[in-house]
Amino acid sequence: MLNKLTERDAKVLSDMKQRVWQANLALAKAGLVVLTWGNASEINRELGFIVIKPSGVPYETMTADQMVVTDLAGNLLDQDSLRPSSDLPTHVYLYQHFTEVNGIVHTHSKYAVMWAQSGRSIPPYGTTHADTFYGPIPCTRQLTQSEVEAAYERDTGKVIVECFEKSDLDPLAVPGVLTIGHGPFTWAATVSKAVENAVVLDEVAHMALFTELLNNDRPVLPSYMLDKHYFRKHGANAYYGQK
Ligand SMILES: O=C(CO)[C@@H](O)[C@@H](O)COP(=O)(O)O
Repeated sequence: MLNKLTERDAKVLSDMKQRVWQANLALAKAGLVVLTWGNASEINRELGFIVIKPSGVPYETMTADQMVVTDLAGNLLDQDSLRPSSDLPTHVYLYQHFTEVNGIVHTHSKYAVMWAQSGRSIPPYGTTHADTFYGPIPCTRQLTQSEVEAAYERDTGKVIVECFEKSDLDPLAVPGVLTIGHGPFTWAATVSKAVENAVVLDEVAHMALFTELLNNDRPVLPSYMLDKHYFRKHGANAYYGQK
């Protein structure tokens, strides 16, 4: 199928592979992934492609050509490609439900994982948090044994979406989550922004941990501070920065 693409679509796909490759390398460069513990993907809904990191391939040797291409349901479009990331079904589920999201990142970054393993959402203690996340970064519920046995990765996406729907959260206003006992997923309108959100998430996880160590009675940021910081960077009245 991929060898029947028009010249224009082949160029779009090749550019996607470059961006996804660079996003994955950026995760390693930012120190968010150890060994091969992370992945980034991008979707093009118009052409019907998802491009994602291959599973278990070290970042040092990975090439743009090795990025794996699937359709919007996660079916391989090139039978000769490497195996896609084992987290592909989670990415697919999130793309299906968060329709304004075009890039997704998953890591096992240290501080975010500590909160995920503690089963705690990250409270918005300061403006560093509020500049990117409009409220707490939520932690999902535990998957049941039957969910894990039947469709673990897809249902990881399901519990994330459930968590956002239950609290009526806008995924673009809170562009990340902690999956309990596992780790963070972040997303955005572009894959490079999803990487940036993964960097911010781990930084605020680190800061929140030490905030609680220094003062375990620290109140969260007042809502007028959260509003001031979030809305001057996001939305129609943004003073600077992108959505
Ligand atoms: O969480 C896990 C495995 O427990 C995965 O996210 C991580 O190892 C990355 O897997 P992939 O190499 O992307 O298949």
